[in-house]
Amino acid sequence: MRVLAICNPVCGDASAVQFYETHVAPLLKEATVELDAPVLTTTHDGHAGQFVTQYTESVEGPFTVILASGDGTLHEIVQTLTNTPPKGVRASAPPARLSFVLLPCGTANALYSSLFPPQSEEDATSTDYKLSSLRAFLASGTTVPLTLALTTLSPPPRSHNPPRTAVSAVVASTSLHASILHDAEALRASVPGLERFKRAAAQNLARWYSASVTLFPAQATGRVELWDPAARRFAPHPQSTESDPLVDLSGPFAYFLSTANVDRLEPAFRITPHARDVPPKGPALDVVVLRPERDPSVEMDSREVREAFAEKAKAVLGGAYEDGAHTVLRYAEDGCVLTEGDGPLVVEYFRCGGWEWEPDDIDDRAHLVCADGEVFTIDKGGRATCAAVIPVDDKSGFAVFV
Ligand SMILES: Nc1ncnc2c1ncn2[C@@H]1O[C@H](COP(=O)(O)OP(=O)(O)OP(=O)(O)O)[C@@H](O)[C@H]1O
Repeated sequence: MRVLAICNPVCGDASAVQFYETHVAPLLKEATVELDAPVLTTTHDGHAGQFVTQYTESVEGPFTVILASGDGTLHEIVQTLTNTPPKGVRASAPPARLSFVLLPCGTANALYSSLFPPQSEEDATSTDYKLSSLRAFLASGTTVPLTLALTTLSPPPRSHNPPRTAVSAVVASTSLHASILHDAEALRASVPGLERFKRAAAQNLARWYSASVTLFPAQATGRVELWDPAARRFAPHPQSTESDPLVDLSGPFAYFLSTANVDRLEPAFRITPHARDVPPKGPALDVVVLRPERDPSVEMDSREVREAFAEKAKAVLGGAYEDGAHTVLRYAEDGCVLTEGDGPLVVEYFRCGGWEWEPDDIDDRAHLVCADGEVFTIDKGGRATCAAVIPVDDKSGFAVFV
């Protein structure tokens, strides 16, 4: 098996290179694993994607990338490989699987902490914990294939712009999450760690996003499903029938986020908790939605109403830090949020094969789409269509050592 190694020196607390040299290189040496090229320390955004793509243009067959970074660098590699027209060896060779050894050196490490749920905060920072994927590579060689969420950003019908594809291995979102990522990037240099996301969240909590959504059925079930907290299972959505499985959702939206492969966006923030408890069969996305007009106390749209709902949304989404407690919440008749009863669910938690998001022309922020932290903008008059896909066999696509 051919092996490459990449360190992102600026991600997380900027310790990836030191972590690799101190803890990873000695284990590779001991196991007599030889790299196919000198370890790459990236010098700029885009470097990891270029490096891996160029490698596949000169060498054929499956290979492994030992990646000391966060989710964004993995996204960059997958995004670049998916969107670069094949040339060199890659143009004529059969597809080859790329398997990642993950070393969690980023800020949030959503994929790593979902595949290796830490037992405690202390556990998550221990060297032993951070070497779990490497140990799997050196010992068992077991991998899990990655589901990808492919989001096509289509321009309006008569535009000359070509469609673009955003590739996610973790999250594809619009609304609050996309706005937070958009604003957090600007704060990266001045506000360290996860604090920049909290700061960006505070700036955006009171926004609503005008769009219409269609959810598509998952391949395995043929339906769009909705989480039923009382029965603790996904059940077909009442609108999703065998003959007409699509589900339409009208806005405004406060939160719209889908995940693949993960049940959390940070070690303790389990936003789609049942992705792990009740794993999907086949390609599927877990989608969490907050629509303010489901709140019985929201009778009109005004600044005060949005600010009051923002407080509620903050508390509700905070449930993700309590082991996914947000998924059971219901409205009382007066709009109070309860942990029991039979009122409307506050959070709509769907499992589906994909979604289409068509933003209202006049709402600029509703045009933002986030794919694993990278923010894209839908052209005016365009739409975003996201579909879950998994590798057809173990000789193609992407995987992670677990
Ligand atoms: N040398 C570099 N200089 C500047 N940016 C880089 C460099 N190397 C990689 N990048 C970019 O850094 C970004 C952030 O990296 P990454 O997401 O891996 O870390 P993070 O944001 O700290 O962690 P996480 O995604 O887990 O929150 C990526 O978009 C990547 O393209």
